[in-house]
Amino acid sequence: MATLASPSETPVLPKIEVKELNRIYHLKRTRGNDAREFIALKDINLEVRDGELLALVGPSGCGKSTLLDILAGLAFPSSGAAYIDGKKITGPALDRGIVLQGYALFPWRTVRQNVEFGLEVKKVPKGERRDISSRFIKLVGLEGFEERFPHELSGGMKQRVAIARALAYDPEVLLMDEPFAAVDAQTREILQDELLRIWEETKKTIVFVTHSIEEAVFLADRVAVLTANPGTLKEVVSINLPRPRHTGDIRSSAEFGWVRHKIWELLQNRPGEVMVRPAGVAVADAISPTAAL
Ligand SMILES: Nc1ncnc2c1ncn2[C@@H]1O[C@H](COP(=O)(O)OP(=O)(O)OP(=O)(O)O)[C@@H](O)[C@H]1O
Repeated sequence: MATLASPSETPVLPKIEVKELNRIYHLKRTRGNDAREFIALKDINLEVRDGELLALVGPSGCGKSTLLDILAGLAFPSSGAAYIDGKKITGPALDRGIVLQGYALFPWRTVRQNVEFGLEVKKVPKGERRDISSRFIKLVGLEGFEERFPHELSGGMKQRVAIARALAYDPEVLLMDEPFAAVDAQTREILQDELLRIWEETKKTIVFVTHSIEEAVFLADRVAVLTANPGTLKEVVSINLPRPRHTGDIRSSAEFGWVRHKIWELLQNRPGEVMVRPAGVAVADAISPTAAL
């Protein structure tokens, strides 16, 4: 198996490895159309390091959710494979926590009961469950809301519950599919800050799907850029912006604008174009502040 080189040149096994992965959907024959195949993912090779936050960006239909579902064990490749710690993924497991767009909370369970769900599945004793859920409810800033039901919470609060629920049973990997898409812009920035704070505290490996280039650049160590028809991995861009990022105003820095622009250019499908770094703040100004896919 391929390995990543650490700064000291010691080979390190990737936390997640995707090897020569293809996903083909067989479309049904319809009137006037023969049965066809649709290549959703083509020849994907990707490694995610232990403790890394990797973002997946790309246009609608490029296969981001399909890839995340395969990592979650909820979908399967047509050929090739995905591995966690060198072990082939063959189905869902508690080593992976999933946070989806739209919260997917159990409406009949309170905040605490939602957060404790995975712990119940793991048969963690009641007292310990309570300690753990209290810790994660506090971590996501929802102390005092333990006995509320999902319909009594705002969108941002529900998303925090979903994150606490995924973290509570201590998965090694967190898979997040556009988790902040359903909340307003201001709440989204607050949740991004929260996620970085939690990530720095818990050291989880995170794969984060987003339509927003800005979100990807703000959060990620590296951004995997996918293109559509068929879904291929175009480039993996390292984001060398300083951390912590959630304590300052990094989004308005020239460096941030430059990286965002680079990814935006990659998504404009201009192969082989040589990028020359524009000077200073003009880089950020040249890009739409709402640059998203
Ligand atoms: N069950 C299916 N049968 C046929 N085609 C499918 C099926 N599921 C997904 N696809 C196709 O596979 C491609 C990838 O879908 P996927 O949902 O992974 O894309 P995505 O990048 O997550 O899109 P979006 O950003 O819009 O959520 C799409 O073109 C979609 O139409």
